[in-house]
Order: sequence, then C-alpha cells, then structure tokens
Amino acid sequence: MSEISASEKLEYVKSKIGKYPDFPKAGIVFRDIFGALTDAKACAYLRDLLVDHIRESAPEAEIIVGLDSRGFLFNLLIATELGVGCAPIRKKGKLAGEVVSVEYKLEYGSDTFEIQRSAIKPGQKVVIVDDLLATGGSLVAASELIRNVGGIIVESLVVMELVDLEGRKRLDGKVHSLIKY
Ligand SMILES: O=P(O)(O)OC[C@H]1O[C@H](OP(=O)(O)OP(=O)(O)O)[C@H](O)[C@@H]1O
Ligand SMILES: Nc1ncnc2[nH]cnc12
Repeated sequence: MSEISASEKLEYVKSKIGKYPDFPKAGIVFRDIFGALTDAKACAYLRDLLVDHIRESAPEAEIIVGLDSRGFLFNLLIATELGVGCAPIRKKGKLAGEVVSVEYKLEYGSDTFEIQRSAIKPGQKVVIVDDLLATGGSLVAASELIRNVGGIIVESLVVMELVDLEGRKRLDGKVHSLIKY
C-alpha cells in the first residue's frame, strides 16, 4: 500500500479545521484547530507534516518552544519526534522561578507572555511553534523573550496563517505556515 502524500495529508487536516464567524468577538473569524484534533488521522497527519518540515528546514533545532496554550499541542510532540527538548512561553503568573516578561497585542486582545530564564541556554537554536499566525503580536513577543534569554531563533512554524493580517511582515527570520487563509 502506498503512503498518502503530504498534500493529501494537508487537504485532510484542512477539511477538519473549524470556522466560527464572530468568535470571540464580532468581526473575528475563528479558525479552530481543535476541530481537527478530535480526528485520529488528522492528528497523525499534522504530526507528520510539522515534523517533516522541521527535519527539512531546521535540522539544527535544539529546542522547540510552544506558545500558551495551543502551541503546547505541538511543541512536545515535535520535540519527542526530533529527539530534542521543549519549553513553554506562558501567559503571566504561571511560570515559577526567574522569568522575563513582555506585554503584547493579538488579533482580539492583549496579554503578557513570560519565559523562564533557565528554559534556554545561551546560543541554543530555537524553533517556535503555534497553531496560528494572525497579527503576529504573539510571535513577535515570543521572539523578543527568546532573544532576551540568549536563544537563537532558527524558524517560527504555525499550522495556520491569516495572510490578510500580514503578521509575517512583523517577523524577521524564517516563518512557515502549513495552511494559509
Ligand atoms: O498573531 P496574533 O494576532 O498574536 O494571534 C495568534 C495567537 O492568538 C491565539 O492565542 P490566544 O492568545 O488566543 O491563546 P490560546 O492559545 O490560549 O487560546 C493563537 O493560539 C496564537 O497564539
Ligand atoms: N482568527 C483566529 N482564529 C483562531 N485563533 C486566533 N488567534 C488570533 N486570531 C485568531
């Protein structure tokens, strides 16, 4: 039996992602990753697509950082497949020990992100992962934190990108999205 291709996997995952107009606020079209994750095949295909991409594009990655909270669905998964570690960037007040903080705005609000200073060793090569890139506020803030604690960002990887919001323009370095809306 021949294996299903990457583009077939992508189409399958895309077909399972939910779309909710006017959530969480009027005018926002919410793209719901959880709609795909209840489907076993979509989970496995997403894992393959993300891991294969990093193997190709950023094989030098030493740690996978996930953004609170939907990024956590993917950072441990990718890290275990690649045989590297993972770390969280969390919303304010959730991380113990010495933390570095930054305030930021996102498509439908504002918040504060934190990272533990001990999470990343100086010079360590980092891939950031999240479910979605909208305005880019979250990824810009995460990048600032990672650089502040001495990490080198080799790539930012998201499952979905809302292209019209042009978040990509605010990010330097490699940015990759599996699905573009
Ligand atoms: O590109 P931006 O405009 O910054 O928006 C993208 C961010 O918004 C969502 O997170 P949210 O803060 O809603 O947190 P959640 O994952 O806990 O739902 C999403 O998971 C991204 O992290
Ligand atoms: N439109 C959107 N759908 C899902 N998550 C988001 N985070 C920011 N904007 C979003």
